[in-house]
Amino acid sequence: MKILIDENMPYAEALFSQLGEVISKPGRTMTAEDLVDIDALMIRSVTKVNEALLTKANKLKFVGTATAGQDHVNEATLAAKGIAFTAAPGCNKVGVAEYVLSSLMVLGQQQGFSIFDKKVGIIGAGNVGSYLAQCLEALGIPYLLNDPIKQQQGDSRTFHSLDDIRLQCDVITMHTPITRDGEYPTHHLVDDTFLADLQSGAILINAARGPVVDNLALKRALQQSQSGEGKKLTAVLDVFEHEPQVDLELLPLLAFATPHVAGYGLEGKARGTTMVYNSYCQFLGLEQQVTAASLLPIAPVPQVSLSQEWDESTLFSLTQIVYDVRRDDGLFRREMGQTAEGSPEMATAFDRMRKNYWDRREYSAITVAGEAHFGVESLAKLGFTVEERP
Ligand SMILES: NC(=O)c1ccc[n+]([C@@H]2O[C@H](COP(=O)([O-])OP(=O)(O)OC[C@H]3O[C@@H](n4cnc5c(N)ncnc54)[C@H](O)[C@@H]3O)[C@@H](O)[C@H]2O)c1
Ligand SMILES: O=C(O)[C@H](O)[C@H](O)COP(=O)(O)O
Repeated sequence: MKILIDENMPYAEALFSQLGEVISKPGRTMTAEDLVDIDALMIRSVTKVNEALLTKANKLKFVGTATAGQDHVNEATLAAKGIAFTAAPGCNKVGVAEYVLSSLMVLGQQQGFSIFDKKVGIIGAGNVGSYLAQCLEALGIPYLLNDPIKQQQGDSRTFHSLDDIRLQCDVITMHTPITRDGEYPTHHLVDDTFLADLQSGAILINAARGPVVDNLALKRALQQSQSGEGKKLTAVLDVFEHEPQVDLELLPLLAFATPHVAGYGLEGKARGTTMVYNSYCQFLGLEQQVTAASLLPIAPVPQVSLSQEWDESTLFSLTQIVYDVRRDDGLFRREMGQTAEGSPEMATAFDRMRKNYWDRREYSAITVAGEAHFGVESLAKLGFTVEERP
């Protein structure tokens, strides 16, 4: 049995080689030729699975994507060819939420605000949006949810219109899939009109898919904001409309910019890989199952001890031990600054940073020890492992 995997899939080689011969290739450049005699294909979001890729797939019976987003896979084409498909919903929700929290905390420090004074609008209340809401609740930060699809499906949470969000929220964070059809398409959901209606001082974060935000409209709004003509606007982008190409006029206008790595925690990647591995084992009728936790190394700083009740400054320190968005932002700007827009070198640099990504962890990799009245319960709700001292 031959299994083709994206080379940028931690733990995949060791796991899948227990099932057959593993061939590892860069996901973005996989071709129809690569699928000749392949029984199973394991990918991430950069491999477009469509009619063209499948033309020579003479043996393919299973495709697994170790990602939450599924827009790169034409499921109807797979179904028509009798090829089973599985994804990894929610695998990286924690990483994305921690990316958003780091962005807000660092912006708070840079711009002189408290995150506790902000109201957050979450657009898309699926795995990521709901987990982010849970974190904000743990911290007592108010938020509004927008998700007309979940609302129509009878989800019992309270939902708000986009207008309410634009009028009432200081922070707007996008967590929808990219869709072009249906009643609520998300392509260019954030466009000139959306941006014009934001409150002055608003912060926009996109860690969903690039084209959810019209990047030219955002560039115009940021240019106006930074020239003092328009409303004050801050933007953080983890995803770009034409990635792996990046608009080099937009980049310097962004508060933080990163190459589609918001969900790149080691835990999230291990979850993604094990979810598709377990699904493939099930597909083959095998009983073996692997947990992500069993694959993970100990964190570089595994334990922290509190000496008093935590405050905003302690929260900043604790969370930044795990993830500081400035690390990825700095490297990304350096890498992009050395390439020309539209060049193959830019695409290579974008993907190189993702392939060689550092072993970022989630809050759960750190145990925080402290007494109950130090507020450890809320840290546990935020995801930290907590050891309550008597
Ligand atoms: N940057 C990253 O590293 C990263 C990581 C994970 C996911 N993502 C992206 O973020 C998206 C969300 O991830 P998820 O795991 O929460 O997916 P999900 O499918 O669990 O949730 C998406 C939610 O968006 C809602 N939605 C759809 N259209 C909408 C609209 N027009 N307005 C408001 N809500 C709408 C859906 O009803 C759903 O509840 C993924 O589809 C993926 O594209 C990016
Ligand atoms: O949809 C997702 O899960 C993420 O966008 C995905 O993890 C991004 O990383 P990639 O698959 O491109 O490596």
